[in-house]
Amino acid sequence: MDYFDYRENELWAEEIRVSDLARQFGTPLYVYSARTLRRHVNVFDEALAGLDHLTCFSVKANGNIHILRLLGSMGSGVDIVSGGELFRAIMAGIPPAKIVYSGVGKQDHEIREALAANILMFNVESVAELERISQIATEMGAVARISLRINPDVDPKTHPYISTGLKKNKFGLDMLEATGAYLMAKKLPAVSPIGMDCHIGSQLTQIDPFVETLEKLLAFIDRLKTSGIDIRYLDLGGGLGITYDEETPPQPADLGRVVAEAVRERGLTVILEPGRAIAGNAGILVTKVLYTKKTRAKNFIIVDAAMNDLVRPSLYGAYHHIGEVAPKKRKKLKVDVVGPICESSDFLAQDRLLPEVASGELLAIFSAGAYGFAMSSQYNARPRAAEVIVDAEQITLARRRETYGDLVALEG
Ligand SMILES: Cc1ncc(COP(=O)(O)O)c(C=O)c1O
Ligand SMILES: N[C@@H](CCCC[NH3+])C(=O)O
Repeated sequence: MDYFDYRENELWAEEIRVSDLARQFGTPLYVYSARTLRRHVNVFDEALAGLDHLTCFSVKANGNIHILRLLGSMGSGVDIVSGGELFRAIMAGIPPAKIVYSGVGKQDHEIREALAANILMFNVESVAELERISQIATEMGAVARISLRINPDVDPKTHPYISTGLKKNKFGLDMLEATGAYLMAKKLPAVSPIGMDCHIGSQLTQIDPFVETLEKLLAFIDRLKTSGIDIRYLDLGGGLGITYDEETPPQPADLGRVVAEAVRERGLTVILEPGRAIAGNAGILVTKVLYTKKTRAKNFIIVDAAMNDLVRPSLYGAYHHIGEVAPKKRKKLKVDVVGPICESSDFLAQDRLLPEVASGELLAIFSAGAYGFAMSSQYNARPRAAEVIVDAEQITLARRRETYGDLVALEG
């Protein structure tokens, strides 16, 4: 559910015409809907109502500080994976007591920064990392609250590049290793093992992998209790999918129902780390048609957005719905929508049935609010797009368009 819709034969972002935004800010342009973001946060809160819970938005999905501020103002915490994301979160006013820190390669300075900020906890991904955190916390006279990230070896049934909970993946510890690590952590004076964490993958469209994971984790929590380890936080990570095309992913409420009883019985606080489910359908990428081109083999629509702006189609073969900003009745053609970058993988859609658009027209690429701008680059010396947030009739320029000067600013 989002607040981009067609009225008066035009695409609107809440109360603003998308064509007006393109005129004012140029293209390519990321447009986010504040009302959609708020709605998604509320859906998670409602799904976990009655349970002790914390929603920690995954900053990697969309780290714009205006967006983090909006989510923070609703009580959300964040899941971070780097010192840079910690910096963004703190800048956006997220309370450190609502920050959890995941990732397999935390560096010493990042661990120090997180301890100095006194974040809620580290999601520890290896024994070596546990030892490092313990050592740094000892040096700093601090106590690090930790969860161990469990790799439950569950197939999330998603794209292989974004599955994280299989034993061949680099993430987390298996339960045997984790048992030893919990016992070790219990003895370390500068470490307090209070949680269990997992994140099995992204864009999950079925509930079963969550259920299977939850069952494994709960049984593990119960076993640890007999060894004197009292787990108080259960972090189930992110991963709920969204509808890009025709997927019907489980809703936060489905997840809520699955966890409620077990969590209440054990007095656990549930943490979720959604990224895509909050931001994905809250953003579109607006692009202008530069040229149309017919070859003997294919029809191309060449637009001013490219794989440097939205890499998901090139990287994962991901589907993003594309629609006209001002639809007109006309013949449809099977086309590839491509950008100006000199790579054949620079496409936003392939073999897509779209109206025969003309140069100068605007297209909207939907479901681009998560892993869109966040994964953008300056490849081919293309300044990054601007980002705007629409909140009813109000427009905020959340990031100005980069300039040619920005391209070389760090090169002395
Ligand atoms: C540790 C962790 N938490 C949360 C997320 C957010 O995932 P999603 O955007 O699928 O909800 C990710 C990314 O997949 C992740 O790696
Ligand atoms: N970047 C991925 C999701 C990976 C999530 C990170 N663990 C995507 O666009 O779908």
